[in-house]
Amino acid sequence: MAPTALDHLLEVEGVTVRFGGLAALSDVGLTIAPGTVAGLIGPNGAGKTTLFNVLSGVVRPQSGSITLKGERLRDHRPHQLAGLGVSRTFQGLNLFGHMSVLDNVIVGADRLARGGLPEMLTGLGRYQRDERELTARAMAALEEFGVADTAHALPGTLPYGVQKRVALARALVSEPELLLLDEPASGLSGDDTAELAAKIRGFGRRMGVMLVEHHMDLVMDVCDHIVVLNFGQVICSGPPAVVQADPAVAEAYLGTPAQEENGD
Ligand SMILES: Nc1ncnc2c1ncn2[C@@H]1O[C@H](COP(=O)(O)OP(=O)(O)OP(=O)(O)O)[C@@H](O)[C@H]1O
Repeated sequence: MAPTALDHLLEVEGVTVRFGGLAALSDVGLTIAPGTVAGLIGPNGAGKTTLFNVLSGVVRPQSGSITLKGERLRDHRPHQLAGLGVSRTFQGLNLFGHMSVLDNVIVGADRLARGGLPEMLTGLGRYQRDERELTARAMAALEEFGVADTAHALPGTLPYGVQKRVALARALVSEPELLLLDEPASGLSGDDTAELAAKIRGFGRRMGVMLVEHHMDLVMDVCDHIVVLNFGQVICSGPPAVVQADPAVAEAYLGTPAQEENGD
């Protein structure tokens, strides 16, 4: 039976983004099924960040569609992502430096709060219950990443690998259905990367994950499906073994003889 939109958590179709005369994305399509990890790879400038920004509502495509849980997203904004069940991490971590680790993670859990503005302003009723619940959830998320002992520290005082775990805890505490990971392995040691791989495989079973990453061993290890971009176009899409065996992918990374001849 042909798959329907609801078989896909996310469906991207025909997305094109131009910056002036440059086509950063040309007619790009991909799907992510629930409970799978999709990798988005490609050489520098291939369009990965642009696609990530389109999904996050930061960049508007000139054409194409994005469908989440069977509903087409129109003009969505970054602050609406959490409400849509989508969470993301940033290359630059984006932790709030003046807030404790715990408060940083509580910010990520905000969409689970049920009380409204009156409760929040008066500090009464549901708000207090929400706050207790959110604190407990945030602590559980920090524990999942083995960094609960840093809850009251300021992020900037912690080693980079610990800050990365805090950023992941913040992204996961809202129990997203779709998690967008932007180069989560950058700057991590080999041991930290191996630990990250195990974590991604674990939470990739509970949600859909899109992984933008240059660390090829990690991508091949954790992804169920990989989409390869080059000059804004999808040049290969399939399971890791198919992508690894595709000469077009190797050429994209190494540079084709034709490009080398033209690029002198
Ligand atoms: N805001 C912008 N204005 C103009 N050009 C842009 C803009 N953002 C990206 N580009 C261009 O679009 C193309 C795709 O860039 P993008 O950052 O999406 O690639 P990438 O695959 O994420 O690269 P990297 O791996 O180096 O981060 C590049 O040629 C880039 O210079």
